[in-house]
Amino acid sequence: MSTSRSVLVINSGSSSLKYQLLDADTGDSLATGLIDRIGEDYSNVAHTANGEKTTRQLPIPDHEVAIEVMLGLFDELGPSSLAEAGIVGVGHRVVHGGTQIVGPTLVDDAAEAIVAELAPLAPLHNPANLTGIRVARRLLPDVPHVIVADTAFFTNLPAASATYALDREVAEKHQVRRYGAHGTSHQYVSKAAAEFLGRDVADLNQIVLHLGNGASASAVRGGAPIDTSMGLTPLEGLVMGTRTGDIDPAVVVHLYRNAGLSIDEIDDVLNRRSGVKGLAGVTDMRELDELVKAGDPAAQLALDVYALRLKKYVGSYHAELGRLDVITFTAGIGENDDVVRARSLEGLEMWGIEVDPERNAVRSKEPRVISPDGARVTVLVVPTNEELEITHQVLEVI
Ligand SMILES: Nc1ncnc2c1ncn2[C@@H]1O[C@H](COP(=O)(O)OP(=O)(O)O)[C@@H](O)[C@H]1O
Ligand SMILES: CC(=O)OP(=O)(O)O
Ligand SMILES: [Mg+2]
Repeated sequence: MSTSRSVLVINSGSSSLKYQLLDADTGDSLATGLIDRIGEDYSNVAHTANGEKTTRQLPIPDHEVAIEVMLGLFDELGPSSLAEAGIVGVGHRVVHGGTQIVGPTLVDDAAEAIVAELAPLAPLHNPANLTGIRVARRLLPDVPHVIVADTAFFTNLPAASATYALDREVAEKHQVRRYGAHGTSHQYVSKAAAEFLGRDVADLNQIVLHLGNGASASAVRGGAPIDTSMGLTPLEGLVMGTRTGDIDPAVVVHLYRNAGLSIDEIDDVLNRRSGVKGLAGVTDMRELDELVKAGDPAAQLALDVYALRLKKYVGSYHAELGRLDVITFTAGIGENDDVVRARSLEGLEMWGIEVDPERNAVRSKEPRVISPDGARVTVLVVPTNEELEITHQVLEVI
């Protein structure tokens, strides 16, 4: 182990820490971990190494403690201590890189300051990303740390997609434009889908649906994104676990001016108390599916709203792309939830978009086709691997 080269990837979420140690030469995963519910009464900790998964429950008050716990888990459970893991670089997922972080970026104090400055534009993510960077730099001071921003893949969105029809002076003065997010996943999955089909990514027009806790869609022509659903912040677009996605911006004015909510309360409603949670009382899509099966009307409506929003994006991106070759589902919900996949593409047969029920019901961790043979549009499920994409980008700059 000590002779191999590895990359550690850290993905700090608002209340979670995900990490992965990858072999720098083969891309093989050497260890993965997830620490969730940070700051609550207890956290679930899962560390997988040498093919064995260890789970625990511990109180973890903040990300600093979470990273210390991660170091301890490597010491105790392997595959080796991080000091002996031959780490050549640490990759940090940062959600918002703004106009400044547009490719893999070596971390220094200036880069840290940019992540901090952009925190208001990714309030659920950048503050946690920053803590992860600071603590990891302190605990692993002798290796280069590299930021890979979710927004980077969307840096060159066509102006018509990136621009809001907002007063130009106001927009320019306050840098109000569409940046997108989940770009590392959209980039990885659009390449992986082409590879799986044995096609050149340059020849394909694709829609990628990244459906996790946060969710976003992208339209990718020849490997380059031409539109995506997240905007100035990761609030725009699809319905998410706790976020509204698209909403009439006048709702904000109404809640402020007429309902008397403060701006912080409105921010909390839109980002943390809406989406699936706001409609049905649960955030986890598995729990929503159970409620739907039990006939819960609020859950049924939440699923209807979720699927309808997805279908609208598929329709509009199909129109933008013209010819559509591939639709790919990815991330926790996209990879696992056959009900969401079927519902969101229902009724699009006349566009050549179909889901085969038997193929859709297969549970697997492998990329797979779920459309029938001969369908005009190939519908795929492709597991995302943001950590592998981040590793490749880390290796480009160290
Ligand atoms: N077997 C499953 N069926 C349906 N949804 C699932 C399944 N497994 C995970 N999910 C959903 O995936 C979502 C989390 O996805 P993930 O990509 O891990 O999100 P994030 O990276 O934003 O934390 C949750 O809503 C969870 O319910
Ligand atoms: C950008 C974003 O929403 O990320 P996540 O899905 O990890 O919350
Ligand atoms: Mg994610």
